[in-house]
Amino acid sequence: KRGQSLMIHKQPPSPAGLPIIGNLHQLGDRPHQSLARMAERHGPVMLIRLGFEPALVLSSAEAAKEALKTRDAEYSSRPASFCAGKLTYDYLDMAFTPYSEYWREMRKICVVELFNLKRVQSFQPVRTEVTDAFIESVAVSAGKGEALDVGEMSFELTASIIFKTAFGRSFKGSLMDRKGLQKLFHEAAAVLGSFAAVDCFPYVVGWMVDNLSGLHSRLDRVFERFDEFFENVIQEHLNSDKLKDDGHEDIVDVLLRIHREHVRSGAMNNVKGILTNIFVGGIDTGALTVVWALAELVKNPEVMKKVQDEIRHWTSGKDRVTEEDINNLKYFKMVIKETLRLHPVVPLLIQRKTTAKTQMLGYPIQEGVRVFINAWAIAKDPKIWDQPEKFIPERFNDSLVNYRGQHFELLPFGGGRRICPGINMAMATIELVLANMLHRFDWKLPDGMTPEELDMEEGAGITTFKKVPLKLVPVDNYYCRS
Ligand code: HEM
Repeated sequence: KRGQSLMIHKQPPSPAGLPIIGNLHQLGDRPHQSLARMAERHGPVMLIRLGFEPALVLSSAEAAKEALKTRDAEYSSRPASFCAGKLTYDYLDMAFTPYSEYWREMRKICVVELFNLKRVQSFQPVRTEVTDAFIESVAVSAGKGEALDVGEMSFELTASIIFKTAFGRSFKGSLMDRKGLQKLFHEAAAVLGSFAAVDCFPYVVGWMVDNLSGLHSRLDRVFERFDEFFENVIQEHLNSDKLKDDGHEDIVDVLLRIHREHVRSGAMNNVKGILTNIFVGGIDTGALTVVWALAELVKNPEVMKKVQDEIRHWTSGKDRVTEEDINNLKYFKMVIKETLRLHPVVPLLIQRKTTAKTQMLGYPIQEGVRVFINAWAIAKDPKIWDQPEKFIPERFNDSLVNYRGQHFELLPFGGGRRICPGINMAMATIELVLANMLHRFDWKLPDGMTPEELDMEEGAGITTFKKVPLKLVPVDNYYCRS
């Protein structure tokens, strides 16, 4: 009996749950927020239960460091997920595949071939061309005094850049129009963010619940649309002489070349698996970050003025901001860092799974346990951050803290061996787009709305988007000055 009570004592604290469903009903549609509230009561290491599945929830920088640095290898797998499995052709991708030889090989190839700095720089002309065209189209709306939906236009912009760099084709006039694609993405984020019953309960019961709830048909629809698009892009590349014409490889060219060199078989599912990661991970995340940054700037006019003064000072006399100019913009970079702190758009990172028996801050942890790292909660921890709810870019003045996975209080891109490999690609786009939007235009709230009235609530899903769309009126500063 004594031994038994010691064992129980050694478990991390667990919030009380219900029979059978455990803590599932407490998660709601924004689990990062519910889990943060639960952690305030139960501490930075909690063991919850999702149906029949135990899950460890980490909510402090110290716990994140143990998972992502001290014991990185033991926390580096991904749990099986019915929805992710379907969308990645049975885990033939990089983001959702378990920690394995396959993942190591994919990650190595992709980091060396796709996400290296040289490749990111080689796409600079595409980013510049797309951003310039976008700024001109905003100028047309500014001329008419129209309010713009910042989420829709940022989405179109990041989609255009990814379409050109990854698929070698223009987004406009593609198989998917803007609204259709954005809806499809939000549906993909919603299914990936929901807990399928089959992942938490015995298979037959879970399968039946998911079928009745309509999850299977929603998932099938998303999968079919993605697959049709990838099939089309791949066939177009296989049939084209594009590479011979311009010598420049887009991401699909690179993946097909690797496929020819390494795989040699006809099936293209691993190419499609990686394309799914780029599609889901690369478009919406950047757009959402731009939206949150602009929303915070409009809500904090003194920060807006300071950052615009800096950008306009360093680019005085120029009609746009280039990627080289951005290196001079110290305060602007702090504004982006503060946006990533307050609004990490993948708030629970991508779920991890332990690869072996391990430990967490002294608690023994079993092999095969699901792990959530609540980057959203850590970035608002009052023990680390002064006035954590406030948007204060100056907090990064003279601070060495960055978002590249070495500082565990700020983890918008995760950390350890499964850190986001798209950081450079994402930041190059976000910085160029936002700097040009702030350089050329002033941004006003429509219909006499005041900054205090701006709603900052988050929507539901694996990524955090602004629930009430951000509508702003651009005022063309370029023509005001000339
Ligand atoms: C603001 C933009 C972005 C954010 C906030 C973001 C965030 C994340 C996060 C939190 C993870 C999980 C890391 C972990 O488990 O520790 C991740 C993984 C990943 N991201 Fe990103 N991401 C962004 C942009 C991109 C882009 C542009 C791409 C590719 C074009 C990309 C591709 C991936 C892939 C492939 C993984 C899986 C890595 C693995 O499991 O080995 N992401 N990202």
